[in-house]
This record gives sequence, structure tokens and C-alpha cells, in this order.
Amino acid sequence: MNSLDLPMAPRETRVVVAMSGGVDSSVVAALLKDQGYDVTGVTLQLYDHGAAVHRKGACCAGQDIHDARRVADRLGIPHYVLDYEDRFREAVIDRFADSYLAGETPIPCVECNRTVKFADLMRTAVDIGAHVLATGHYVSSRLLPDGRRGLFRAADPDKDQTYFLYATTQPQLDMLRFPLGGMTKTQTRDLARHYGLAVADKSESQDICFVPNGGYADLIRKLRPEAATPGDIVHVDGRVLGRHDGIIRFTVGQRRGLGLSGGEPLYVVALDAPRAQVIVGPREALLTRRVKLRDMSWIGEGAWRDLPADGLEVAVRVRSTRAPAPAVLHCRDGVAEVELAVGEEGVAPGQACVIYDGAGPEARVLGGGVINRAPREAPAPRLEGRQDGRLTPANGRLARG
Ligand SMILES: Nc1ncnc2c1ncn2[C@@H]1O[C@H](COP(=O)(O)OP(=O)(O)OP(=O)(O)O)[C@@H](O)[C@H]1O
Repeated sequence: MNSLDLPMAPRETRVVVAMSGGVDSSVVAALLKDQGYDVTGVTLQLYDHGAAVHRKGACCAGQDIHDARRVADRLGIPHYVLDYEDRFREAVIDRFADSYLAGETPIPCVECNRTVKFADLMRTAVDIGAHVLATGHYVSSRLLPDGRRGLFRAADPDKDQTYFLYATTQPQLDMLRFPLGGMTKTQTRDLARHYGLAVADKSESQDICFVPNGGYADLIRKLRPEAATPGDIVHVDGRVLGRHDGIIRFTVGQRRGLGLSGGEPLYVVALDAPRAQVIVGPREALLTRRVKLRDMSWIGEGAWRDLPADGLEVAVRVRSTRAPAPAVLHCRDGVAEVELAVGEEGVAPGQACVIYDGAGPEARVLGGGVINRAPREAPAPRLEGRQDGRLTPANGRLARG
């Protein structure tokens, strides 16, 4: 077996490296080339790079393509740039806008990994005869006793990106490799210097790549003018407390900027898109114990629909910034539902609930789904007909991965 768990010599193993122009994927290309693999770099142009050049933190844009090309030149490997702008707009940006408009908090990086990177790019890799598609994600994949590959948290818990990769399918996992899963970022940068890569000190991308400086509300208003529909700010007890100029400006857990004066401290606890209402309430109203999931992915043993009647003990993350927490996963009437051992605040529809086999540092990903509905524990809403309990993240920041 070679270091990529394949039964042939490295030079006979064709590897496509997904090169973003950042330090991580550049090091992957350098490492694999150094180990003797037949490496080809592919960079996807994902959106209008003219608009994004010079924007700090933007990936997949003009400067990054240039950086990827320079790294490939330095390593002496073939490098292709593929125009995936239309595909990215339709599969990632449009879905992001629609989901936001529906009062959800989507994670475009999950969609991008699932569709563009691991479906489309993988097809391209197969077309050019690759055995492996390697990326710079900080996750680990290892062979399981039954011969399948499993997806595990990265050795560096601060860098771990499993939250964004839970929707990877088993066939994709079988072809993917993540050579940085066992490394820290410092080690990666050291390797970049060792290989003389110009990107060794390139800064980390922080924002979602197509959302300049976190200004997602402006982007969504541009894409969907109806996003500026004004509406009421309503207390969970039914009182109308004020007006707002569009629900996309609000996130669950938000306390500031509500424009409400005096009285008890109030938080945004839900967004009711059909009624254009921002629902506010006391902090206790943010608490959630049960989470229903849709669009389930499963790479654990068996099928999630065949879970035992009393459920499966797992650990879950309902936000990228939280550590896995104990929970029980049930399948009830064909719907996956997670019961958290300890209630969490600000569970947001549209975010992912990622399911692990334990809460340990190198836990294995079993699957996950999109958070569909988060009934709030207390106090019971007295708002007529509002049952959906839509929640968005407390910190108002969008996760990227
Ligand atoms: N535009 C792209 N073209 C090809 N591959 C990409 C592109 N964007 C991201 N990737 C792949 O997905 C991985 C994770 O992407 P992410 O956006 O999280 O980048 P990152 O963690 O900043 O890594 P890097 O330092 O390589 O940019 C990258 O390491 C790379 O392998």
C-alpha cells in the first residue's frame, strides 16, 4: 500500500489536487509531488473574480488563481483552471439567498463541498484518469475494519472541518484524501516554507468566499430585492413591539440593534419569514432540546432509517463553533430527530447538525442533516399559528469551512 492506501506505486497513482491558491492545498500538492505521485493541480474559478481581486480573504478569485498557478509552476506539475461560475451561482449562491430569505441560516460551504467540489470536480478528476482527489481540508479519512473509509475529526480540533464535510458520500470518501488531517496549521506553514512556496504566509480566508467582508445582507438584497420587506417585531407573548426593515438583518440570539427601548432584555428567538416577523423573547426562549433534520446524509453502519427503537447514542454539533455534545438520534416516522442531553441556545434551521460516534477529539462522522425545525422549550409561544420556531445563530456570523 502506498501512503494514500492504494495498492500501486506512487508514480502510477494519478492524483488531482484541488488547489485554491491557499497555503493548505499548496502544501498538499507539494507533499504528494515530493512523495512521487503523479500530481495534477485543478483550480475552480467560482465567481466573478474581477469583482473579488484584491479583496482580502476571498478564495477562488483572481489573485488565488494566480497563486495556485505559481505554486504549480514551482512544483513542476500540470495545472488547470476550470470555469465553474454558473454552476457555483446556481448550486451555492442562489440556494444561499433563497434559504436566507426563508428565515434560515444556510451554510454555503457545505453545499459547495457537496456539489461543486466533491461531485463536479470529482467527475473531472475521474475524466482525467485520477485515482485520488486530494484537498487541503483539515479532516482525516481512514480505512475501517470493513474496508470502507471513515471520516474522522482532524487532529487539530481548532482547524477541524468535519462540520462542513458531513454530507460527503461513501463513494466520494473512497476517492478523497486529506493529507493535512493529522497536522496543525503551524506544521503546514512550516512545510510550505520547507518547499519554498510563496504562499507560506498567506492569510487565512475568514469570510464566506463570495460574501465580501461579511456583508451578506447587502448581497442578498441585491440578489433578491424582496428581502427588504418590512415587518413587525413581535414578543413571544404576542405583543407587537416595533417594526423592522427586513428579517435578513436579524439573527437569533441578537440583543443589540433591535431598536426596542427599556423593559426586560430581549433576544431574537426566531424569524417568521412568511409573516415577515422578527420574534423576540427572554433568553430562556432560545433553548432547544429536540432538533428535526432533513436531507439526511449517512456514512455510518447500516441505514439511519433502521436505527434501534430507543435510538442511538451519539454526539452532535449544531453549529460549527461548538464541540460535539451528547445526544440520542432517533428515526421517527421516517424523520431523523436528535435529542440533546443538554439544551442548546440559538439552534438555527438551515445550519447543519453533524452526528459523530462520540465526543472525543478524533471522533468519526456518522452523518448529519439540515436543521429543519427547532421547537423551543419555554416559554410556550402564544402567537397564533407560529409553530416553526425558526432560529438563526446567536453571533450573527456565518460559518465557513
Ligand atoms: N477554488 C478552488 N479550486 C479548487 N479547490 C478548492 C477551491 N477552493 C477550495 N478548494 C479546496 O478545498 C479545500 C478547503 O477549502 P477552504 O475554502 O476551506 O480553504 P482553506 O482552508 O483556506 O485552504 P487553502 O489554504 O488551501 O485555501 C482547499 O484546501 C482546496 O483543496
